[in-house]
Amino acid sequence: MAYTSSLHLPKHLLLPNPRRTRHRSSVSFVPVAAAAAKASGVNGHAPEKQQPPQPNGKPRINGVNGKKGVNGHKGVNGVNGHADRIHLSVSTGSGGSQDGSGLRVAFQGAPGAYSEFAAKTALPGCDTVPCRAFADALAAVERGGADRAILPVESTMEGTALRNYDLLLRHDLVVAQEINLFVHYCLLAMPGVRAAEVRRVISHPMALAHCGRALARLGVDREPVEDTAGAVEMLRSNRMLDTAAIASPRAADLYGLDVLAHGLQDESWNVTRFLLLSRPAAAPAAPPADADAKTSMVVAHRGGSMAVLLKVLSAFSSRNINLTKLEVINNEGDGGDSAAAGARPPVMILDTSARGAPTLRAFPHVLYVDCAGAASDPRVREAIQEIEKFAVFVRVLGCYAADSTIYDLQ
Ligand SMILES: O=C(O)C(=O)C[C@]1(C(=O)O)C=C[C@@H](O)C=C1
Repeated sequence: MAYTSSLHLPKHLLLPNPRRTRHRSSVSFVPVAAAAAKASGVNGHAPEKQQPPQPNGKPRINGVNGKKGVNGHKGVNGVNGHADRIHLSVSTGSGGSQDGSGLRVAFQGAPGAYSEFAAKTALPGCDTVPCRAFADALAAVERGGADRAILPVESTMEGTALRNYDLLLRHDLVVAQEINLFVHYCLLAMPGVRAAEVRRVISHPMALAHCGRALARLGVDREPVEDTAGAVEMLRSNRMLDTAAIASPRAADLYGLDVLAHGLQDESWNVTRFLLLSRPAAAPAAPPADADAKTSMVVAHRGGSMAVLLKVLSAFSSRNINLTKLEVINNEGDGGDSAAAGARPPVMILDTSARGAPTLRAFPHVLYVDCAGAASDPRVREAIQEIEKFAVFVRVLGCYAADSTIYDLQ
C-alpha cells in the first residue's frame, strides 16, 4: 500500500493515499459526539491507565456530583446550530449493563483518541479495544472480537465523513447509538519544548485540516498519522523535540506531555458525531419508549436527483416526519479509466436483504437519510415503503435513541 508521508515514521501510523472526494451536496447537517478507558491493548497500543470510577459508573460531568450540563442546559439539535455543551472529565465506569459494562468497543487509534472518548462517554463501563484503522474496528465487531465499533460520521467542520460512511455501508452492522463530542484540539509537545522550537506538527489529517489557519501562522510542516493519540504516543516514544502533536487535553494527561496551546481549531464550534455500531443480532432492541427515536437509512436510486429528492421529501413530509440528515451522492464513475478522468467510483453497499450471503452492490446515486421516529413507527414504515416503490434499493442502517447532547471533555 502507498503511504503519503515522507517522514520515517512507524508504518502503522502513516496514512494510505487519500481517496478522491465525492461530489456531494449537503442538504442538512446535524452536529454531533465523546470519553476514555482501559483497553485490552491490541495492535500494539498500550491499555490506558484506569481512572477512578464514579460510584454510579457514569462519566463524571463537570467533575461535580454527576450534574449534567453547563447551566443545567442540554445540547440542542440543528443544522450547524450552536448548542450548550456538557463538560466531562471521563472516568472508567463500572456497574450495570446499561452503562456498557461487559461490552468491548473497538475504536481506531491509540488510547486517548477522540473516538475512545466518544465510546466511553456513550458506554462508561465498556472496555475499549484500540485498532489500527476504522476498518479493523468494524471487522472486529463482525468477527466477534468486539461488541461495538465507534465511527465518526460527520463533523461541523467536515460535513459528512464519506470515508467512514463507505465503511459503514460495506459491513453488516447496524447503528445502536449516537453520540456528539465537542472536539477541542491542543498542541502538545514533550515536556520543556517551547512553541518556537516546533518545526513540524503531526496528527490525524482531519485534525490538521481543522487547525489549518493556526498551523499556517506557526509556519510548521504537517505530517498526517493515523490518529491524534497515536501522534502523541509517537512523540513520546521517539522523544521528538522538534515536533508537536494535535490531540486532546486528555491525551496530554495520559502521555504526560505539555500543552503549548488550547483551542487550535479554526472554528470555535467543532463538534463530531459518532455512531456506535453493532452486529444486527446483538443490537439493543427498540429505543426506550420515553426516548426520541431516530432511523438512519441509505437509499439508492436511478439518478435525476431533483425529482427523487422531491419524492423522498414528500414521503416524509406528508407524514409529518422530520429529517435530521439528507446527503446527496452522485458518483457516475465506474472506478476504472473514468476515475482517472475525475469521475468517482460508485458507492458500494452490502445488500443484506436477500436470502443467502449478503452481496456487495455498486450504486452511483445514493442518499443518506436520517429521520425522526422509530423504524417500527407505522408512519416511518409507510414512508420507507413509498420510497421503495421508486428507489433501486433501501437499507435501514439502524434505529436508535436520538441524542442531541453535546459532550465536552475540556
Ligand atoms: O484521531 C482521533 O483521535 C479520532 O478519534 C479520529 C477523528 C476522525 O477520524 O475524524 C475523530 C475526531 C476528530 O475530529 C479527529 C479525528
